[in-house]
Amino acid sequence: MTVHLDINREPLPAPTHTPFTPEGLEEALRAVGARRYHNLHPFHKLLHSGQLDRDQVRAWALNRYCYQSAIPRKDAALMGRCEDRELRREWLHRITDHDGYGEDSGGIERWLVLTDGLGLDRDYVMSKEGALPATKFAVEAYVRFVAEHTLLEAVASSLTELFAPGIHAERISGMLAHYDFINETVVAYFRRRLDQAPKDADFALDYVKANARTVDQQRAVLRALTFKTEVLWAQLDALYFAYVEPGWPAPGAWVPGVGLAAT
Ligand SMILES: O=C(O)c1cc(C(=O)O)c2c(n1)C(=O)C(=O)c1cc(C(=O)O)[nH]c1-2
Repeated sequence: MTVHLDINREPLPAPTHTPFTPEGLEEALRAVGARRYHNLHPFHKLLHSGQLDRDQVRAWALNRYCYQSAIPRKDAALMGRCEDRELRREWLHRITDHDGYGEDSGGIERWLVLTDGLGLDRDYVMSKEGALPATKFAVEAYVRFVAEHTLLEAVASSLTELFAPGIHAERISGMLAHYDFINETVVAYFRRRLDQAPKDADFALDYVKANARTVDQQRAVLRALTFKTEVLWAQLDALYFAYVEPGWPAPGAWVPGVGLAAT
């Protein structure tokens, strides 16, 4: 196996007695991504460099379905507690981006096109029956975090999206180049996110920079972003353990041969 865990473990910048300027806060938030985003995880390196087999890619896609399908619930939880009409107006489209609206079938449907392309049965994927325990726990922790923390922290927890376009671009080119079972139809989900994610992330970043003014608020938003990187990282640790090394899927979790579409 030719992947390494190459991580800078130096302490991250945090405000001490005086708050960061908005630009300083942005820098500190970006430093969290540079050190902790899941593009650094060995499972992603294997995925993007063509070192997984089709069953391992299936395991990734069916677990990631849990995350995708929870995003609109997470965004509805945020909106459900938001008194600020302007913020709700800005946030609303995140739900329809995933659930679809009118002619657009939405991101969850595009994710299911991906799992179709991998030969998985839709009902099985949507049942989440084969998802790993850690996937389910991590995803639900994100939904709960957004429902229970301050609105500012809830917005900040979405800021991993600042770093998503890089990983989506890497995934599109890497998967198309390396896997004969991946084609343009299957990667349509990621192509669409290349447009959607930067707009969402820019708005959330401006909101956080404008509203996290005190040391406590700034610490809280940095913690929220860190928490979110952990939600993402934990899912890949679980995938690696179950489907790469040592290769121990939990009881009830998907194993090769299960949940395939009838041909
Ligand atoms: O493929 C990825 O690595 C990745 C990461 C993230 C993220 O950083 O949370 C999101 C997505 N994809 C994504 O597709 C998506 O719709 C999304 C929404 C959110 C969010 O927190 O609101 N993150 C992400």
